[in-house]
Amino acid sequence: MEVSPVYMQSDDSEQDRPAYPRLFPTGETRKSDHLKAGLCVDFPVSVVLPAGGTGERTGLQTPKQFCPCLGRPLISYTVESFERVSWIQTIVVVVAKENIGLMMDIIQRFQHKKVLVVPGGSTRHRSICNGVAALGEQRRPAAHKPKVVIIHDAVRPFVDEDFLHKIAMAAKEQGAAGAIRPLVSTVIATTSEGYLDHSLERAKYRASEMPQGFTYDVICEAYKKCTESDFEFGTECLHLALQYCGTNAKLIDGPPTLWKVTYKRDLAAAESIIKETLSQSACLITGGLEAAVALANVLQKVFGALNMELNVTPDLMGGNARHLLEDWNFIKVSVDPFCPSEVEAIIVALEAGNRALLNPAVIIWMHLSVTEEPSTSRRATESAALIDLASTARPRNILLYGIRLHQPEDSEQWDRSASRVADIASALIRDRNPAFVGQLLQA
Ligand SMILES: Nc1ccn([C@@H]2O[C@H](COP(=O)(O)OP(=O)(O)OP(=O)(O)O)[C@@H](O)[C@H]2O)c(=O)n1
Ligand SMILES: O=P(O)(O)OC[C@@H](O)[C@@H](O)[C@@H](O)CO
Repeated sequence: MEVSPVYMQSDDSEQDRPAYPRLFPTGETRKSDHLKAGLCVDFPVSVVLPAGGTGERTGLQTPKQFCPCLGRPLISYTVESFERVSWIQTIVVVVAKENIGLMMDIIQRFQHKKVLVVPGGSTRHRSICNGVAALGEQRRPAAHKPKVVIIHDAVRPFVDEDFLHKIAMAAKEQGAAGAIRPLVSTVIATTSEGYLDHSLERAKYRASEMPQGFTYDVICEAYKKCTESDFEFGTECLHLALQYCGTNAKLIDGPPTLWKVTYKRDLAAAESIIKETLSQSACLITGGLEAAVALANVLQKVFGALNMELNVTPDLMGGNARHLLEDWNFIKVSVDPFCPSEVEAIIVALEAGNRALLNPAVIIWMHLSVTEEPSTSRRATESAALIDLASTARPRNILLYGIRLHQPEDSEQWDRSASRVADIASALIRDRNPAFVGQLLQA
């Protein structure tokens, strides 16, 4: 398994990675995730992410692993998922030679850690083989050969640490382990003339998915012994372990979220899941103002009905600053004159924590006028200030929107306009549409 890997070794230090929760494969963001006690693994584990394909079935020019989801290449989500698993030592990304520069740029831009970039091959097996070989050739003094290698398609972005742990432990015990899922369609065999020959009893079969795990020795031996035909036409690493090492993989039922992006529609599905995950909650800052607190109470009810959590806080100081680490969405309520510095302070705090590096943060400035309707000139001034702030925040992946509402005397009318504001705010958070950035919407 000779390969001359190209090493892009990103710094292993974790100190500048923001400690905020990661996307959960089930679309949930568990706030305590970054506080979650890590799963223990007492042997070295590394991962190989085959990403050397062209994604022909998407019909797109750009290989699907590099297609953007919310402005970030799909592969960056997969890398991030493994980066956050403390017991994963090295992430080997295997890309086509012509994409090595692009992959290095992605690593630099999103400050990915623990990553080696290795040239792929003409088939998936050849790419995986290159990745496995690179793990044995690591020249880094601190690195040593992994006991277990996890292989995971780079286009399966939703990775569950608990399941990875199961695969790694089973691979160590058994020599190989793989994720399986129930078949959705029945498998049939056709005659050479294109007619039905026979069908398989679906209940007896499963779909082989990723992640898979192997002891390093088993996967190395399998690739050393396999044939050119295996390299050219094979799609199953578990089969190689059985065929060439006599290793019967342990099969483990995987979560429904380990699906692979194959077609163009899958990219849209992946982006929708990511958006949904980022929009689970928001932090509303009242400044301690009575009218803002009253508005927050109404919004909390409406957000709850939309299955979104609204955390209300007077400010982002002291213990309240934790929201800067736990939320990607902020609503700043100001009463009467618009004070750009209040919103600017949130932008500065998000930047200081590098919070929008991987995922866009949303800030909604909610202007509640409790006295007379603002004059035309004041509206113009406020709109201009908002657009200015939004244009400086946008390059930092911070999306700033504005909503203006007037607090009417009549309580029923108040509830209606507050409910309208909540609908607008939740839509802005969920859609994260850059086109509305800097716009001052009227509730
Ligand atoms: N020569 C190859 C071919 C595929 N892969 C990777 O293997 C994974 C799963 O393969 P698949 O979904 O088939 O990707 P593509 O081969 O790119 O898709 P297509 O068959 O539609 O071209 C992908 O991450 C893909 O980049 C690889 O590393 N090297
Ligand atoms: O066949 P494709 O290249 O589309 O995708 C690879 C899949 O086959 C593979 O990930 C699982 O079936 C497990 O081997």
